[in-house]
Amino acid sequence: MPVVAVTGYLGAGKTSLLNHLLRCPGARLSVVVNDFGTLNVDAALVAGQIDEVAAISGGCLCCLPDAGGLDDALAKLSHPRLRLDAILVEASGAADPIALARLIRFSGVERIRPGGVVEVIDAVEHFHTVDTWPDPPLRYAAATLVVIGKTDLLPNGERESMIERIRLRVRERNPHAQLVVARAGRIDPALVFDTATAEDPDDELPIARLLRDEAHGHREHEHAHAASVSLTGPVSPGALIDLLEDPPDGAYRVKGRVRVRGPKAERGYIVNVVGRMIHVAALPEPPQVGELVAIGMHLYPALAQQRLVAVAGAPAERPDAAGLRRLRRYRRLSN
Ligand SMILES: Nc1nc2c(ncn2[C@@H]2O[C@H](COP(=O)(O)OP(=O)(O)OP(=O)(O)O)[C@@H](O)[C@H]2O)c(=O)[nH]1
Repeated sequence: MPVVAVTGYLGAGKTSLLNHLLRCPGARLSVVVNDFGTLNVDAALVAGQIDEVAAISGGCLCCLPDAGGLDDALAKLSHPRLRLDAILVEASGAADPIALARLIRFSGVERIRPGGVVEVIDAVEHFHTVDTWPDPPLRYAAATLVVIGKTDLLPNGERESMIERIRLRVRERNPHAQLVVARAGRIDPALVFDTATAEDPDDELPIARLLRDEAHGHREHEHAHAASVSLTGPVSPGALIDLLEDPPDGAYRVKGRVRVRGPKAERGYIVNVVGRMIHVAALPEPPQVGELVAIGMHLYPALAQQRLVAVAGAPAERPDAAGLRRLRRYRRLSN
């Protein structure tokens, strides 16, 4: 299960983004909210429209002893019985995204994988609060997706130049983060998680639907692009790892279910790339038909498709020892 960190300075728009994702049709999400003080305001804001919630109060997640019980919350929320699509961790505005990304990356909880760090930026206040030094802030380095919000509050003549200014500063620190401009966090949920079904689950109260109706007319968002290929045979592990290490231009996520020929038998794997983070897990059975998918706001679907088709077509009938070593290494690092 992907664990997605939602970070950003105080008031940047994290809760707005979270609420937007929670309204996504079919999404079964859990949220860990972290707030200062004993009263968790953000938890109150998201509670009721959510499948599972855990609140960590009393200090900043990454500074609390034992990370405030984050691992316990992740273990509980990732239980297969809950059949959730993703866990979102909303950090307090004071949290250090690098420390939080590390907590998730090195968590001892078995069923989770890092699902990216979504950094929300308030375009109006950014250069008065977060980015005030000559060097770009270190927090940019942790981000896989930067969501620039509140651009609607900027005067018309300044909007594009401010977006560009933020883009250049982020790029200086982190050439790989994907940037998207979105009002009130309205990003395409496909960037962040997959839903098991396209519709709201039958066994759930119709809260997401009611909230969507309420937000009617304000919930459009720019759509991400995707390219995919289905895999009827085994893939070459070398070609696969080449793709994961160097995803198609503009891809934010690459995911796949693949069959790979080993020295004795075929094995199945699930692969995920978010930003530059590669995660490989073994499947109990090799899939009969697998697939590879690339998703991104700035993806060129035709070019991405060519890359995926090339992986599907790379010779894979004979075991490739060097490719298998690379695949297994990523699998070990993902544990
Ligand atoms: N006009 C406008 N308002 C926004 C946008 N994004 C967020 N807001 C507003 O900004 C305020 C703060 O947003 P929140 O989503 O609560 O921000 P937060 O980062 O969760 O805040 P803290 O939890 O206090 O750190 C709210 O009043 C939002 O409605 C945007 O893109 N445009």
